Amino acid sequence: MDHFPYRDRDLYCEGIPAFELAERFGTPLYVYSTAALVGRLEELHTAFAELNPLVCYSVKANSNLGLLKLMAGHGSGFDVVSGGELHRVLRAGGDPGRTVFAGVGKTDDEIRDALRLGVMLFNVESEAELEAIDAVAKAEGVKAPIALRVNPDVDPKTHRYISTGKKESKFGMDIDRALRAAESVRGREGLAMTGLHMHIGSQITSTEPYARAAAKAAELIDRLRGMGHDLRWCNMGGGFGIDYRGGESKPIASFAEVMVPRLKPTGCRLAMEPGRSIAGNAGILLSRVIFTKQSGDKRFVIQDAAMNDLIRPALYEGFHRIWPARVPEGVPSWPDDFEAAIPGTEPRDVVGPVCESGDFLARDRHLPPLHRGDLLATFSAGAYGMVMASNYNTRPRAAEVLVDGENARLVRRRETIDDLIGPELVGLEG
Ligand SMILES: Cc1ncc(COP(=O)(O)O)c(C=O)c1O
Ligand SMILES: N[C@@H](CCCC[NH3+])C(=O)O
Repeated sequence: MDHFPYRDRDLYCEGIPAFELAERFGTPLYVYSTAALVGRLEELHTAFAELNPLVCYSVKANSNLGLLKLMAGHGSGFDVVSGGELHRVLRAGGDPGRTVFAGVGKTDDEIRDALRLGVMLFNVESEAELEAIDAVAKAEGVKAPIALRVNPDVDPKTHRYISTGKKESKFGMDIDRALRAAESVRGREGLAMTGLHMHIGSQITSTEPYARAAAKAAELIDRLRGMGHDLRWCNMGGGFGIDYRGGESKPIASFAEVMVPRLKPTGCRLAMEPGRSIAGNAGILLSRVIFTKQSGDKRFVIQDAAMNDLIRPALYEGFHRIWPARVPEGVPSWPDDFEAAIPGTEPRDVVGPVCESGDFLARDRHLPPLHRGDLLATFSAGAYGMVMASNYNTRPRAAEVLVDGENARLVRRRETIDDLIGPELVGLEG
């Protein structure tokens, strides 16, 4: 957690104590580190430099405009999965010409909009979508740049809910189907196949699935070129895993090590769509203890961040390190192993106020004694945190802050009750 260090037992976000941020902006609060975000983007550029990469940051991981603007300012392109995300990119000053558009259910309106804005590639997920894009492009008098999304049938060995590259997945097409679809593209006036797309899943911590996918991509590019398609882009998607527990993932360079030699002979430019590997460990969630309680032998810490703020533990049994923002004496300020029995701690469930048994951020987690008002930090919360937040139980969503050295900028204000009920007041008229 380079950018969220403990100094004298106090957690810092770059150069600012977490306590100051919580006092200034309230809790629950998402805090992002500029240096962490930019650092990861640069790491990707460096690791894949031989393939002249275009990093298309995957907006779904964290779509805050402040982050998108930062990414665009550092040369990032974007991966979007809806017309809404595309408009976020535009608002943030991103370039549609460096944006790829994925998704199994693009509507005609979204296709038209994306064509008019000039997106770089449509990642096409089915034959029906090919037809739709062709029809809209012809009506607009343009050729749509497309890449078929192919499922290489590689097991990414990740949680089944976030695996996408197997042949039974709803995403993309299997190889045989893709080859047949490629035949049909040649006869379509509205389409130009300029790339190939693969994305095998998310939170992938071993390099082997990428080695296999890259080999299959290279082979397929040859075959598609043999059919007369002028392929210039090889888009290998996202999916690089990060450390949630500590030590389980690999450095970006080791993924590059297995991919670069397999893709280099294609002569294609590499596009990639990393989300979690850029934003995941660039963000934390700060929350305050409301109450502690005991039921039988079980100890609970009830704090103000709930499943509506961070749903990963409830949805995927996602593990996030949780630790007090001020660590008491007698307890390590940063334990080596968060799943072990840490000296000076006792197992507790960290839960929120939402009315669901599944509302927990951690279960049986060793934590030091905690009291009403104590501040907690949930780590690795920068990706698939705020973007998946909801208003369940009519809970306003958290505020978001982007830290840069000793400066903190509010990049999303905390929602109010009026923000939530305003759209419904229309039903009460008359
Ligand atoms: C097509 C596509 N691209 C990119 C991503 C981003 O993945 P990740 O955040 O794991 O890098 C996803 C999510 O799995 C995806 O479905
Ligand atoms: N939301 C998931 C990842 C989904 C990836 C998008 N296809 C997570 O939090 O792990």
